[in-house]
Amino acid sequence: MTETITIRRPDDWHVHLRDGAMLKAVLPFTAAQFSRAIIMPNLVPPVTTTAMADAYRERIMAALPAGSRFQPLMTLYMTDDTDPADVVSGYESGRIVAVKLYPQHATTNSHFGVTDIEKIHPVLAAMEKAGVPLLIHGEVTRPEVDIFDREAVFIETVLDPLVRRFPGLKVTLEHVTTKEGVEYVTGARERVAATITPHHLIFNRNAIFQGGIRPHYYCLPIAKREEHRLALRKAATSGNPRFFLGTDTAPHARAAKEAACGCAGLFVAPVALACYAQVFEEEGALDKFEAFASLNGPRHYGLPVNEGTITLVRRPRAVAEDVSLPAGEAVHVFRGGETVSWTVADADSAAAAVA
Ligand SMILES: NC(=O)N[C@@H](CC(=O)O)C(=O)O
Ligand SMILES: [Zn+2]
Ligand SMILES: [Zn+2]
Repeated sequence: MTETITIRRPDDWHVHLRDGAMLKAVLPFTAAQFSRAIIMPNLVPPVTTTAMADAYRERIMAALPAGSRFQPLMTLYMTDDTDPADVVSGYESGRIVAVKLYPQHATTNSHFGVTDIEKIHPVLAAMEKAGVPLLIHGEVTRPEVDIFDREAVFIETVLDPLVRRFPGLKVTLEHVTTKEGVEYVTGARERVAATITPHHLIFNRNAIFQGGIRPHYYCLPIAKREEHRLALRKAATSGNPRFFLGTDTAPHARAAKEAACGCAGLFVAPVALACYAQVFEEEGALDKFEAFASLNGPRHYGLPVNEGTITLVRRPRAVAEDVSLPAGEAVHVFRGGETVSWTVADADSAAAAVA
């Protein structure tokens, strides 16, 4: 049995760090495991300009544990009014790495999202020309479309037309959750890729309703049927460079999830690498783990791979239920109260012990 896994240092290509006290509480977990992360811009108000991204980056740097070398990769939140000139200059000066498209009302803090793709055609054309990646939350929000079909319908009616209309645009289908998504990305033109979360590899939609309604399994896109989970596991562990690691760690205070109208999003950062490693081990694909975690993402984004390595050891550890926030609040940790098999042995920040 494999006892240690050593891979080139990984990155997380989809992270919600929030702001203020929450940022301070959750950032160490990401920084302990990942060299870089794409920081999602869905704050309230959202990060819509390069100047706002600069300010957010400063707040992240100030919240980092001492000695951490973690690098946040900033993004802009696309609105109907996004300025193509700001996007291109922000990208070319290295202050942002991508723009995120949230269809309006698709997910947490998406009320400022794009109302009609036609409206952003000029900015997409500018991004295509300048090489700026477009990151997409791929779900339609029309009320007549079933929540479990939102991704598949999005791919057919929005994503595929967009990918054809802008044939040079670099596109990441974020947190893919369906076999339709996997098939689409596998067969799409060059420069189309997808992130896969740990949680969508681990549970199917039954978990949301196991013996009662379970808010700590509610995220968007919502978990799908077992056949979709199996398709995701196959894609992630295939070695196909179009699929790579993006945890979609999305912390919410317990009170905001355990509510009559609970927020979507799971705080997976504390167990992210452990969960992925478990999946690759179960699939007999540990030899493909490094490509998924550390190589395929940089390749898609045209960035260098990280220097150095990270080692996971087989050392079962109990996962804490919660991470505390000031004022008595807490964030439930995905798999909190359970035992995970893999532990990061040599991370380079203060949070190493918890990761
Ligand atoms: N994944 C989620 O369920 N929630 C995310 C938003 C998102 O990535 O869609 C959040 O910001 O809380
Ligand atoms: Zn999303
Ligand atoms: Zn997300």
